Amino acid sequence: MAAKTENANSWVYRGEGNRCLAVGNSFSNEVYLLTKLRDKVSSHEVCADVKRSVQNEVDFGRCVLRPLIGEKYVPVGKVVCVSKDFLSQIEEKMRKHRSSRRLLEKLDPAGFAVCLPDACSLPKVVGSYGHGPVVCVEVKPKTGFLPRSSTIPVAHHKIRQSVCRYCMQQCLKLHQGKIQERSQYCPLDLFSGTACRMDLAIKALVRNPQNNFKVFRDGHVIYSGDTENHQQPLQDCLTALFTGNDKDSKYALPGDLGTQKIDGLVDRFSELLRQMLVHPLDESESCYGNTTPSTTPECCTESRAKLQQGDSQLGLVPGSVLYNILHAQQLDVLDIEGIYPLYQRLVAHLDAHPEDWDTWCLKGPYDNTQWTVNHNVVKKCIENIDSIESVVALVKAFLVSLTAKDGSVMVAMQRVENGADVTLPVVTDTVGNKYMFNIQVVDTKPKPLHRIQKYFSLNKDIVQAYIQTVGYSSDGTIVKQEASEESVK
Ligand SMILES: O=P(O)(O)O[C@@H]1[C@@H](OP(=O)(O)O)[C@H](OP(=O)(O)O)[C@H](O)[C@H](OP(=O)(O)O)[C@H]1OP(=O)(O)O
Ligand SMILES: Nc1ncnc2c1ncn2[C@@H]1O[C@H](COP(=O)(O)OP(=O)(O)OP(=O)(O)O)[C@@H](O)[C@H]1O
Repeated sequence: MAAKTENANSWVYRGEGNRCLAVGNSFSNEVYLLTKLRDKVSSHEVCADVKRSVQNEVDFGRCVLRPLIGEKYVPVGKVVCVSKDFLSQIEEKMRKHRSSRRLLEKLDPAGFAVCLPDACSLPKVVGSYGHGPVVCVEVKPKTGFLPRSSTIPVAHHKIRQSVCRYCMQQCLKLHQGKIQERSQYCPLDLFSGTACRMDLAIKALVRNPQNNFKVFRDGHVIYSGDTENHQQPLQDCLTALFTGNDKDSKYALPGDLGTQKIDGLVDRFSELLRQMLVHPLDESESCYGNTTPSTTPECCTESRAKLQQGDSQLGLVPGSVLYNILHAQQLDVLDIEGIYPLYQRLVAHLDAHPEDWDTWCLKGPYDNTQWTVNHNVVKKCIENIDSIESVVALVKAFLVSLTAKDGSVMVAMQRVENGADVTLPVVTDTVGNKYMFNIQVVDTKPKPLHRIQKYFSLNKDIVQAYIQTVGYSSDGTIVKQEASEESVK
C-alpha cells in the first residue's frame, strides 16, 4: 500500500486518546486515526505488526461491534498508509491543540492510520438543506447498568448494586487529582430512557464535561473538559444552531427567540439531543435473539434524579443508539468478579498451551466466527462453564462489553428549513424548528486479554475509594457524610 501524499494544511484537530490522534479533513469529510507509538522503541522493524494491529482494529469494529450496535451507527473503517513527512507536519500543526499531558506521545512512524467518515460532519448530499453551523456532540456515556451478578463479594453487594461504577470512580479520580470536582452526571440516568432523567444527565455533562462530553462547531472543538473560557463559544454555538444562522441572531429564522441566556439554551439543547439519542435508526434484525437489555428501575444512589411513578423499567426505544449500546455492554453478565476467576483459568491454560492464542484468535484476527459474540452464546456458555471453550467465549464477551462501555456516541446536527425533504432523520424542538442529524459510535477498538487484570484491580480501587469517601456501615449500607470528599486518604 503506497503512502498517500497529503498536505497537513487541510487537516484539523479532532481529538485524542491513549491509542491515537484523530485529525479531520473538511474537504473529504474523512477522519484519520493516526496510531501513536506505544513504547519508546522505534517501530521500524515491526511495521508489519503495526499494520496487522491497525487492520485488527478495523476488523473488530466491522465484524464484532457493528453487528451488535448496528450498521447505521458503526461505520466501516479502512487502513491507509501515510508518509513520515505528513506525520511530522501533523505533529507540528496539532501541537497547540493537544493536551499538555499527551504532548510527549509521538505518532508511530510506521505510518498506518484508520480512515473513517468524519462524525462531526453531515453527508455532503444534504448540505444545501442545512442552515447555520453543523454542531456535533460527543458523549462518552460509560457503563449504563448496575451489576446483578451473584459473584460480587457479599461485603460489596449492596454498594455495587446501588451505586454505579462511574459515580464511584469519580471519588477515585478526585483522589488521584485527575478531576477537580465530582460530576453530577450519572450514566444510569442517561440510559434510563426517561425524559427528565436524561435531561438531568445531559445538563450535568454540560456543567462538568470531563472526558465525557465535547461540542464541535463545524468540526472544531469549542467545548470540552480540556477547553477553558468556553461558556461564550458554547452560547454562541447553540444560538447559531437554533437560529440557523452563523453570524448574527438578529437574522433568526421565524419562530426563534434570538440570543438567549445559557441556561435556556442548554435546556433547549438537552431536549433536542435527548430526542436524537432515543430515535430508533437501526431497523436491522437484532442479533440478540429475543433478549432485551435490562435497566435497574432504581436510580443510582449518587444521582440527583428521583424515580417518577410510572417510569418504565426500560424507557429506551429498541433500535436507538443507547438501547443498542446498553445491550452490548450487558454482554458482561458475570461482572468482573465472576469473570476474573475464568480469566485466570484461561491464562493458566494458555501458559500450558500457547498455541491456543492462535486457535482462539485471542489477539485477532477478528474477521471470523471465533469472535461471534451475542447474548444467546453467553447464556449457553454459563450453563456449561466447566468447558474451556465456554470460558473462552465468556471472556471474549466480557472484552466486547468493555469496548461498548468505553465507546463514544457522536451526534452531528444542523437546522433545516421546515418542510425540507432531507434523507437524514429529523427531530423537532420545543418551538417547532427542525434539525437533521446523523449518529456514529466511535472508538470501537478491541481490548486486549490482559485488560481484565487491570479492570479487576481498578474495580477494587474504585469501590475502596468510594467507601472511604462516603462512609460505609457494618451492615453494608452507605452512610453519607457531608464534605466527605476530603476523607479519601
Ligand atoms: O477503565 P476506565 O473505565 O477508567 O476506562 C478507561 C478510560 O478512562 P475513563 O474512565 O473513561 O476516563 C480511558 O480514557 P482516557 O484515556 O482517560 O480519556 C481509556 O478510554 C481507556 O481505554 P484504553 O486504555 O484507551 O483502551 C479506558 O480503559 P478500559 O475501558 O480499557 O478499562
Ligand atoms: N470518526 C470520527 N469522526 C470524528 N471524530 C472522531 C472520529 N473518531 C474519533 N474521533 C475523535 O477522536 C477522539 C479519539 O479517538 P478514539 O477514541 O478512537 O481514540 P483512542 O486513542 O482509542 O481513545 P481512548 O483512549 O479514549 O480509548 C474521539 O474522542 C473523537 O473526539
